[in-house]
Amino acid sequence: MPRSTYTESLLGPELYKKVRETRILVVGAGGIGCELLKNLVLVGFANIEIIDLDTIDLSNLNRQFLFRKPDISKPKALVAAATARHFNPSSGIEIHARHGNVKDSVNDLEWIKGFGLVMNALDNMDARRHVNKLCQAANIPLIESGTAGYLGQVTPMIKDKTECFDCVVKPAPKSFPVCTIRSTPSEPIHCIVWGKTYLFGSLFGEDDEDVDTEELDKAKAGGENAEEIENLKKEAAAFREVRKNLGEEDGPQRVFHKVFNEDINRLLAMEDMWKKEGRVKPVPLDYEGIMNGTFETPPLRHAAQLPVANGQAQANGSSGQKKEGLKDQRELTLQENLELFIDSCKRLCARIISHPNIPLSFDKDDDDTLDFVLATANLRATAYGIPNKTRFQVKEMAGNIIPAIATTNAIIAGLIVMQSLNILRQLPLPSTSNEASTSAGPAIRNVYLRTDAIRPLGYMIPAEPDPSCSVCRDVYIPLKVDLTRCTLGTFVNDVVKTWLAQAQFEGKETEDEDEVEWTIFEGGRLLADPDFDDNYERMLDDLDVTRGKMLTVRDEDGKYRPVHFGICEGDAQSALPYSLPSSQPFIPLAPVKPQETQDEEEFTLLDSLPPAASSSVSEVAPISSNTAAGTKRSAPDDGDVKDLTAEDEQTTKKRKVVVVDEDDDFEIL
Ligand SMILES: Nc1ncnc2c1ncn2[C@@H]1O[C@H](COP(=O)(O)OP(=O)(O)OP(=O)(O)O)[C@@H](O)[C@H]1O
Ligand SMILES: [Zn+2]
Repeated sequence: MPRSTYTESLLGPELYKKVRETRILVVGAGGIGCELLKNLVLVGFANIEIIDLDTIDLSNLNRQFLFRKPDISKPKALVAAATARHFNPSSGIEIHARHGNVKDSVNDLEWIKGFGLVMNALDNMDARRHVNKLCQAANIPLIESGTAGYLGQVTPMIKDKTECFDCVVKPAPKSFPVCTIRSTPSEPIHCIVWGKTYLFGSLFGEDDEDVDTEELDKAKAGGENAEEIENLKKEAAAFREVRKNLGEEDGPQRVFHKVFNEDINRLLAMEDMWKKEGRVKPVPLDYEGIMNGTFETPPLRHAAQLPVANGQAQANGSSGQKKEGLKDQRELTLQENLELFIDSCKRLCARIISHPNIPLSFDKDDDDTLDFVLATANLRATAYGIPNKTRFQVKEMAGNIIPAIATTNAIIAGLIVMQSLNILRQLPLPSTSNEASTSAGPAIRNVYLRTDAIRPLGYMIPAEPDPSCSVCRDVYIPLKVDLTRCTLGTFVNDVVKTWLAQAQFEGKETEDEDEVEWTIFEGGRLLADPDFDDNYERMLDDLDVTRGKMLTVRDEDGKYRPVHFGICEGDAQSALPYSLPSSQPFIPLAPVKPQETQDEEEFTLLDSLPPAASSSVSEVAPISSNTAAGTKRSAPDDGDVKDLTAEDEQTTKKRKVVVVDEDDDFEIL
């Protein structure tokens, strides 16, 4: 008896037919994606596309069971599809595997419209946001998912019925004040962030003096110690000198002396800094002393309060004796850390010398960069009396690794399938009518996996969309356009002023009442507005408006919701360079924007941190992709396309923080 007999009798003929006919898109063939693809095949889904941009890594094999050792370096999507097919060989399953980025321009609105249901199995916010927007624009149900250790979540997102991914404000990544990182660390993580973002960046990353100065000025304006900030500026200037000589034989030794001796002595000279309660003065490190074993390791900062063992204050694992244990899980001695610092510095220098125009960046899987961060973080920790960490721990902390647990992924993948069946019950059969099916069945649910031994699974009926969400509440129109034959003028006059003007506007009684005036954007670029038509003669192609992007049309008065035209591939042979849907959309009114004061905004962004934390080490993306509907922008004086700056910042709420939690797996929980 074929496997499908059981499934068919369990699901019933109607739902089983939908399972067979619905085109499914799986985005990501990693931990969740592999489990999910296998489940879909076993249930009998017969028309699946899977996309992943990555190739298989050795570290994937412990939980991504569709991959084996010989598959290392091969594209994940292709191998996952080839293996999964074997789970249900007789069922006529079609899996279309694609090695690519879901954000590639070919993956436009028309492409996403080809699916009945999309399932995200991703590991980053950017791609999640992108797929969410595509699904909302094309009105395709999306099942979002994520795991973090033993926790997990499955969230179905259906246009107009449930919240979308952007309806919910995501927690701000953790941040630290600049001075904590650069002058007064007290925890191992402060030393790791310093090694990874500041020291690594200063020596091997992009050398941008302006960014550094700007960041320190902001820290000062945010209330951090002015004297200390001036010192940090001098320190940065001295760094530039050290960096120039890094390639010389004694380059790494000079860096060591500057960073772990001179800079610490300079900080010690700032008496006031150490008067603050809880601050522990660092001890400058001595290269020769460490190498010949005469350097006395500073006691751990908390050791003073601990009972003294054998008449000696507790110190880092640096007595000069090697401790036993696995290489990565053993604490290095102080001398080993110093040797590793010199060695990793030389390895990184050699890379910079062979490719001078390619700045390096930290990568937890790049041994040279990890060794450098391990050694520098431990050396700094030793100077400040902070416990050292092993290579394994530094990798975990610097790479923001939350252990991935195969069982969690498997449970979440199973729950995705359960929710997909709940969604399919309510959708029409792809091959028949457009009317929604009335099949009864369990309601669509957000499901949570949690560490509760009695009830590990929790669920919620999804909330309704947030009326102020600028992703799912906006209007989207697919525009098939031959970009080499369509000018911006044609788009404005024929598509916007003629076609869109005939649409139905909420609350508008007559055709010519309050004629709407439009501004045209692509992303943050202003391309045209009622007083700015300099780009009208230029082809869209020439304006870098490409397939997959969106031309956003905003009403000048901010009365209506923005309308986004999703650029899709046009027909080069047709008489008109563009083609539009057969019916015009309904344009709803924009919600009334609550008055926002600058202070309130600062308060929300900084969360529980003191004002000093507004200072920065690196920049993260806007907290919200919301661009307030109808924000008025004036035409640039010099004509041509303009990137928005100050005004844009107001609406996109940019903030600067030290990024500690870049990997955002846990943010969606
Ligand atoms: N923009 C994108 N387009 C296509 N696939 C993506 C995109 N962003 C991420 N992915 C894929 O999503 C998958 C997420 O899987 P997972 O969270 O298990 O991460 P991983 O990279 O396999 O594991 P780890 O990060 O622990 O090494 C990855 O295979 C990744 O390549
Ligand atoms: Zn939304």
